[in-house]
Amino acid sequence: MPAVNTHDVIIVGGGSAGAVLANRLSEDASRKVLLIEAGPAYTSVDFPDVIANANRVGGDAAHDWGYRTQDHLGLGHDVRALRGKVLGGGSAVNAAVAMRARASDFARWTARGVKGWTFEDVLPVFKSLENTPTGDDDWHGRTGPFPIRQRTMEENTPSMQAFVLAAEAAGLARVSDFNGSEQNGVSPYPLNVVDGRRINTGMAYLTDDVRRRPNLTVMGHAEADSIVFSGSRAIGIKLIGGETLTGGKIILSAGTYGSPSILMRSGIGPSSHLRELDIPVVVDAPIGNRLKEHPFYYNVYALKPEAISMTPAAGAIVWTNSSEAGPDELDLHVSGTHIFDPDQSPTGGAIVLACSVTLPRSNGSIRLASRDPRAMPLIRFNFFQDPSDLRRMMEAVKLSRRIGRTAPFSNMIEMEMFPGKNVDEDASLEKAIIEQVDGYSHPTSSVPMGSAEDPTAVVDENGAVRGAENLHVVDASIMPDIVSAPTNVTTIMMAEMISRRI
Ligand SMILES: Cc1cc2nc3c(=O)[nH]c(=O)nc-3n(C[C@H](O)[C@H](O)[C@H](O)COP(=O)(O)OP(=O)(O)OC[C@H]3O[C@@H](n4cnc5c(N)ncnc54)[C@H](O)[C@@H]3O)c2cc1C
Repeated sequence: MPAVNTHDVIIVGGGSAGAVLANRLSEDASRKVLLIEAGPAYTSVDFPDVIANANRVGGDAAHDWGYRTQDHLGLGHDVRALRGKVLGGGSAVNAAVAMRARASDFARWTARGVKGWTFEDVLPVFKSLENTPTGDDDWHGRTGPFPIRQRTMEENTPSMQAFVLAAEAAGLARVSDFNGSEQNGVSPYPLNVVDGRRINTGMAYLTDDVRRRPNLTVMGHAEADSIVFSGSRAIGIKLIGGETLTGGKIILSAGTYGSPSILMRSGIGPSSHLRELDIPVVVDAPIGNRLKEHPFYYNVYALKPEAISMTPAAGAIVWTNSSEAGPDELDLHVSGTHIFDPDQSPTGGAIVLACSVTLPRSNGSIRLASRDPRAMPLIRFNFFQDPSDLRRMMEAVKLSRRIGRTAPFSNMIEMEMFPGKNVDEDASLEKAIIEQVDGYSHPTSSVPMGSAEDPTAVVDENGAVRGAENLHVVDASIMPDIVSAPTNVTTIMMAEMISRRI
């Protein structure tokens, strides 16, 4: 007997992408949509302070998956792999920095043979998803669901203002709007923060009105184990616990770690790896081979007692190019935040200038540790595997320290805490960076999009899994390559774009 479809579409994961899809796909009242989310599915007014308060970044143990990487072999230590476990996903626990990927990022996707994702294609979607009162009409939308607000200098702490001024004194241009025509320089952040509240996609896209739609069901605390197939046709989702939900179309939006894990548990992945775990192969697919993450190094300063104010936490950023960047690429960030435990500072206040290489060449990987859906996957970022990434990180940290020594910032600083004044030679700085490098929490490209001719691609330009039917992946995992911006707004844009195409 053919399976009875209780839903036309099942979306797995209610994060940055999944919440957008649940809204857009249920706009058609004749389409029955089910969204399942492993974490709690709070209504917009019920999000607890740890999730809604923009100054609390990274969530807590109850709203995170607790993942770490297996990078000790290359780095001498593992790296945290944070990801939200709550409606809104990463957008519910992130720093709320709302910067779009640049035209050159999409040009790199196009150069890989990906069609339909040029900057001309995506700019109207970036505009339509946002509502922002400032900036130029050529670049901005006024009426979209996602609020983006340009932080002003006056709203920032005195030390953050001094960071911006010192960066200018050190030779960087002052950017008025990172989501406008020019990005190379320094500016306070644009943020999806309104009145101190981080507006995650669960709040912005799954409003009470949307959740009242009779054709939309949002299920919290529902964790997918695997996809149910009839041959290579996806027909349902098996939940941990055994219940099976049937659907006409299955969309995975479980994020860069979740979506490849569900696919591999379901028999879609590198066949040799699946066989090692006795998982019957449905589609031999190159999943998990092109994982990317931005390496992140914290140049930390203790603030003078008269300048210890630490809220708002985020801040301002330098976005610029290294000496190895390609034409029109901006591959370095120095991100100013107060995301640091004040008790760890001798003065009770600190500012972090976090340095990143945002177009890393090193390739990470993700594999299953076991068939058990509760087991943490084996994640490797392989930071600095490509020597260019370490060379460029050295440039970023040297730039950050140069800003640190420049007035008016230098006047607000009691001391440099990390790497500290004893770390001066290149060799000791390299060692400190390798020992302390962390992730920026922007993982992408574990289920990459690409053309039919690309043997390393898994999904097509609309997120459809090649070799399977009725199965899509729509989240940061399908980016053909990591982008040089923080990844949230670009992920939301991709979900908006694909919701119009499927
Ligand atoms: C601490 C932190 C800070 C960050 N800061 C910024 C920032 O300031 N600016 C920025 O642009 N980006 C930032 N990012 C990155 C950004 O938030 C992510 O790129 C984005 O949220 C990814 O969206 P996604 O839809 O791919 O996945 P997610 O938003 O992670 O969504 C995946 C969802 O699927 C659920 N899920 C996973 N597995 C299952 C399963 N088996 N069954 C059911 N549900 C499942 C998860 O619980 C989650 O809700 C940050 C991320 C983190 C974690």
